[in-house]
Amino acid sequence: MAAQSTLRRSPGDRFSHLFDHFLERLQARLDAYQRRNPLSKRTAQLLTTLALSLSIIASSYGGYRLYRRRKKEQRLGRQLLRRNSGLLSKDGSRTIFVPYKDQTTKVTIHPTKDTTFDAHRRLFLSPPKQTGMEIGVPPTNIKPGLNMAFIHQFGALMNIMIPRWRSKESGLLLTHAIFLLLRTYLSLVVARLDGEIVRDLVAGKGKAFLLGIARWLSIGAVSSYTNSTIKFLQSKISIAFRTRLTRYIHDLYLNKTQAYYKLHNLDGGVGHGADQFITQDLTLFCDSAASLYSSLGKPMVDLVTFNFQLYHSLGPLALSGLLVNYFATATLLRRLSPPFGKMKAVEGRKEGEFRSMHARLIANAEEVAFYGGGPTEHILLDEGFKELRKWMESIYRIKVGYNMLEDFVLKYSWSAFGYLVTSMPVFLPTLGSPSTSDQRPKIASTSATAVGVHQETTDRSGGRMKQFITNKRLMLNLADAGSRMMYSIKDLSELAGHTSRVYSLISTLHRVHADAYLPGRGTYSELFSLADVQGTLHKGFDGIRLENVPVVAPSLYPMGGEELVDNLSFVVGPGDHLLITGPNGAGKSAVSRIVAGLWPTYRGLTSRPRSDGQHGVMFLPQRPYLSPGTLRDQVIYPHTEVDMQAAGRRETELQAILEQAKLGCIPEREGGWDTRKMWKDVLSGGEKQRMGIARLLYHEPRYAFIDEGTSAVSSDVEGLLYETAKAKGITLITISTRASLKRYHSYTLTLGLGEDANEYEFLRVGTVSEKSSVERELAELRETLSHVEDWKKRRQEIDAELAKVWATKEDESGEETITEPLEP
Ligand SMILES: Nc1ncnc2c1ncn2[C@@H]1O[C@H](COP(=O)(O)OP(=O)(O)OP(=O)(O)O)[C@@H](O)[C@H]1O
Repeated sequence: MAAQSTLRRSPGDRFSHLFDHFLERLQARLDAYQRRNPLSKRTAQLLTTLALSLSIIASSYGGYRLYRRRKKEQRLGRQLLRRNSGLLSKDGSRTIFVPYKDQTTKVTIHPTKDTTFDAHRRLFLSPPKQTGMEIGVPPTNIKPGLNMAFIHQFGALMNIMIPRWRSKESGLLLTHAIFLLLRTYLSLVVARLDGEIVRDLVAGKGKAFLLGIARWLSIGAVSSYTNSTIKFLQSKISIAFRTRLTRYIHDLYLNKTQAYYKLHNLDGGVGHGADQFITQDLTLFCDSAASLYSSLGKPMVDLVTFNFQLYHSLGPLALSGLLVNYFATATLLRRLSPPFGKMKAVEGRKEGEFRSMHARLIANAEEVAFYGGGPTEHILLDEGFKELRKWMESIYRIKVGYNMLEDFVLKYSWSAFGYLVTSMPVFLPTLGSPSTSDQRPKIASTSATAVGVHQETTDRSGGRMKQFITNKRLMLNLADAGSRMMYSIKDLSELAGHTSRVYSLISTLHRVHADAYLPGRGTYSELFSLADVQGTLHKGFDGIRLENVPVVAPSLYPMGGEELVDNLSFVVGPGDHLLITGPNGAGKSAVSRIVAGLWPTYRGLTSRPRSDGQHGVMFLPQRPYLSPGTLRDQVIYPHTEVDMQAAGRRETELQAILEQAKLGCIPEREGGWDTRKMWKDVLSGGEKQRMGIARLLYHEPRYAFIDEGTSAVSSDVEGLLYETAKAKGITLITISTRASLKRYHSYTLTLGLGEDANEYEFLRVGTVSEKSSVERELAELRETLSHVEDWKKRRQEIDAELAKVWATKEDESGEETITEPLEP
């Protein structure tokens, strides 16, 4: 006993001891209480019944409340879903309801904080030197592959996918890892059991054999559950990663910096389509990141475990052989492996280009149909697909050779090697493991009688059989794990390709978000490129003011833009309605783009109100935009119903606004405010423009830019719309080539003047200078018209000259045709 008491307790023993100790103390206390205050059996029964009843009532009430809350939520969800709306919390998070089966499910979306973007910017815009990537994006100088750049890029994305150790994703990864370990353990058990079953079969032990089969089946059930759970968890991880990344990208793409416009029109870092990046590339990246976790993690665990097991049964020599084999094969395959990462990245780009061609056709289907442009579009699409097909075929050709080598090395040469290694204890027992060599003397010393000798021989061959089968299965598992590791090299390269695409998108978005355009080391920025923005956009001015701002049509970074108007200056205060006019392409709409902040203020100062919409400035673009959603959404755009309710606006107001915009019949015609249609196709050209005016009347901004906003509206209605908008106190800045609109404005800004068409004139309507400018224009026109008679005369002369040179005759069909010129 004394010897026992000196033994160290294991942690498990200590816990059970502690548990017993506390249980004993509790029991003693209860006994003491019972002795002091003896309860009658009846009272005890009563108390128990009371406690039970109370717990039943409490849980029923709790359940009832939960049920009611769920019902209420379902009702609200259905209502909000129908109205294309959601709930807005004080912390900026939005709760939306999405259809799920026959019901709705609640989703709360928390916006990414600005501090998170600030913290991540370094990762995406200033990669460490060791990666070889240049400061600035996208990392075009590095080929996607297994290199330092890949490690950095993947790490940066992991920061978004697993933001905290205690996040849901960490839990999923941990659970997945536990199941992977369980699967490895089960493989070991199966390997041993396999050996035992064959041994019992060979030895003719029927009972043991049947017992082995029963154990085999029960382990099979657990293994099947484990395998399907692993697959399920892998998909869950992939979706969880995708959700995090998609929300992050959406928060960068669709925020106040208008990255969705600048990405394609100014930056161009990701070509012309972010859609392909956000949809397909992101999905492929998440799928391969999640599958790599299991396809790399599991074989790694397997390799360590099985190698350890084999070391015990086969000895150090065999294990060294195995390791040398892995190393040699990995080096060979790595050397001969084609650049899968780069190939995947190019494939993604080509897929994106082909997809955007189709998207363009869908967006412009009506225009193409009117022109009868189907055959031309057909050729273009076929050409786009041909490029993609060629690339895919070249990838498949490259892959064939590599797959042959990979298959032979990993499947056949490895199994042959495995057979050799597992046969070692049989043919070379002296080189076997200590466990196998230990058995031999024992066996030899016990061989006394003939029966005994026979028994020993059977035992020995049974033992060998079991050992061989177990080792063989271990070897097969090992070969499987090893080959999966090797296949993972290819998966890893492909993951590098997807990683590079997603990283490029996010880093370009960060560049747009932070306006981080710097000239490269030792280079100067081009004139009027994004790295040459020296002007200021000032928000918070009651009016629109441009001071010496050159109007520049930008080019994609790092190229410089083209100057359209030299240093433009004008001021528009409250009530100073301005008409911007001039020839096509003079830069009229460009002025509104500069004020909206879409195009940079390269020099000088642009001042405008702080906010968009009410109390601020609103822009009605040249091409009317109709959003997907209800009829209500069309009038209140860019507000949603949540914003409308928050602003205290009512549907009756909307009806009055539509009346003012001469669209009063629309709600009745289209079936009410909650009707959802493809409004782009349902409304006529003029109706779309009137819808724009209705939006203006709904938002009642202080200033409004209307870019050719009434060109398809009849002039009497146009006048009415202008007067209504002005009566609401909206200061209008109209962009139009129609001089008739001058009567609704107090100032005109004429662009495209001068020899180089880069001069302008800003005049007050009705002043002497404005009149003289109109008269000047008239004089110019009269001057031009005075030449008409001369031009007519000249034309007659040319016709007469031509008649002398060309002879004409009537052909058989009676049509006039030109034959050959007459000899002089
Ligand atoms: N996104 C863009 N990126 C680069 N250049 C552009 C872009 N949009 C327009 N431009 C160029 O800027 C110039 C001025 O365009 P803008 O739309 O301001 O002309 P406009 O005076 O409004 O013409 P219109 O009367 O035809 O509407 C044009 O030469 C055009 O090619």
